[in-house]
Amino acid sequence: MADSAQAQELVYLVTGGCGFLGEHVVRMLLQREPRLRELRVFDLHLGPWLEELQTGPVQVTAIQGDVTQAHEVTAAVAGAHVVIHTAGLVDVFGRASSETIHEVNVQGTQNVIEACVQTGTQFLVYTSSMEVVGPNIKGHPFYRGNEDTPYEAAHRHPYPRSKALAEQLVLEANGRKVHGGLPLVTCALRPTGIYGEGHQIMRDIYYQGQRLGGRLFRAIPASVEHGRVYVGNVAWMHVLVARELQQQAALLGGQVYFCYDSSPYKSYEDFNMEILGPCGLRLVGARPLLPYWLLMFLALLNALLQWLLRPLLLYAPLLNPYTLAMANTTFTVSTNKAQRHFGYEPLFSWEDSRNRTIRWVRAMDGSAP
Ligand SMILES: NC(=O)c1ccc[n+]([C@@H]2O[C@H](COP(=O)([O-])OP(=O)(O)OC[C@H]3O[C@@H](n4cnc5c(N)ncnc54)[C@H](O)[C@@H]3O)[C@@H](O)[C@H]2O)c1
Ligand SMILES: CC(C)CCC[C@@H](C)[C@H]1CC[C@H]2[C@@H]3[C@H](O)C=C4C[C@@H](O)CC[C@]4(C)[C@H]3CC[C@]12C
Repeated sequence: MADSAQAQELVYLVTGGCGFLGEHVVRMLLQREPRLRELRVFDLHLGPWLEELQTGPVQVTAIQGDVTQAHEVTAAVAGAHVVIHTAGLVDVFGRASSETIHEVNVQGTQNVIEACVQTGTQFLVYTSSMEVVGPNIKGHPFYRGNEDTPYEAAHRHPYPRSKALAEQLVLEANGRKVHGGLPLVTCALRPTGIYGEGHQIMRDIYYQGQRLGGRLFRAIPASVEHGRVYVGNVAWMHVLVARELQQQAALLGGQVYFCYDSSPYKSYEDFNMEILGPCGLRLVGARPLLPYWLLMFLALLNALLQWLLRPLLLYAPLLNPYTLAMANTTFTVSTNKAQRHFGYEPLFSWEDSRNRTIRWVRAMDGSAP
């Protein structure tokens, strides 16, 4: 807790503050950062829920803007003490071109860094991703690894490539002199697959199960572990690391941290069933119903259809060769680096995280499109 002399003096900027994770970061900052005076929420698309935040003691400033536009970013950053950069184009389904993904995720991040340098903002937290590490194109398993586990990070897909490049830019910027002469202090957080209230893919899978008469069909062997982390804990980690970056710049600056909590190690589908089971869905099959080669064939067919149909419409199903490889390759983390470096403990237990997500899914019951 801040003492009264420090009370309400800080200005924070959250880019992508209206996204799935960004909204949780914004709400968490308002609840858990007592030194906040102004919170700037920067996003391409502003959410109507921002209105309800205007009544509290912190000034919430909504800024509609584009991270690819350097002048818009600089204007938003000017005068901020801390930037939490969560904005990004999260696309593994082929909705956007690789050029657009690069522009938003890499050039956008470069713009944020340059804005900090030009305006004298000293602290920058970047939302990276597990995908900066893997799964790699060779499908090597990463079994309960940590930030120091050796792994061949090799990417072909534009999204992980862009996240890896952007993370590198952020880490290399640590120590650069910002306007006024002080050093820039940066770090990167790497969430695994985030779940929780507002998770679009969980919503899509729930609706798909409803359309299939309350059933989902197992596609991935139960033995393939996929890392998951609750959005509230990821948001809390952002708030905490941003605070501690200001206190322990030498230790935290230039570091990467996986995001973790006590969510169980399971396959992607079995984990989803922890949430969707109590919401009335059933996962059919103890083993995958289709052989892997057939799934890969369907994934390739989807990719071909996407390419053929592109001039007419956007065909972007969940299954494609990349998402199949993601779901079918073990990638889990086991680390306590964030606890050792900045005292992170998950704010939400697994039971809490699960119940909150279940409550959210149940609340959309009957609203399937
Ligand atoms: N969802 C996950 O499982 C996951 C896992 C690891 C890392 N991440 C990272 O977390 C961050 C947030 O992801 P999310 O799942 O909340 O995605 P999201 O799509 O819900 O949120 C991203 C936000 O960024 C905004 N945005 C996109 N392009 C922009 C631009 N040009 N200018 C300004 N704002 C822009 C979007 O409008 C959106 O509100 C991303 O950087 C993503 O790479 C997500
Ligand atoms: C093969 C099908 C039956 C199932 C398809 C599931 C697929 C859509 C899921 C599986 C794994 C998911 C990714 C994973 O949780 C981690 C991330 C990292 C993050 O930076 C962005 C989101 C992403 C890529 C998830 C997207 C959806 C995936 C591929």
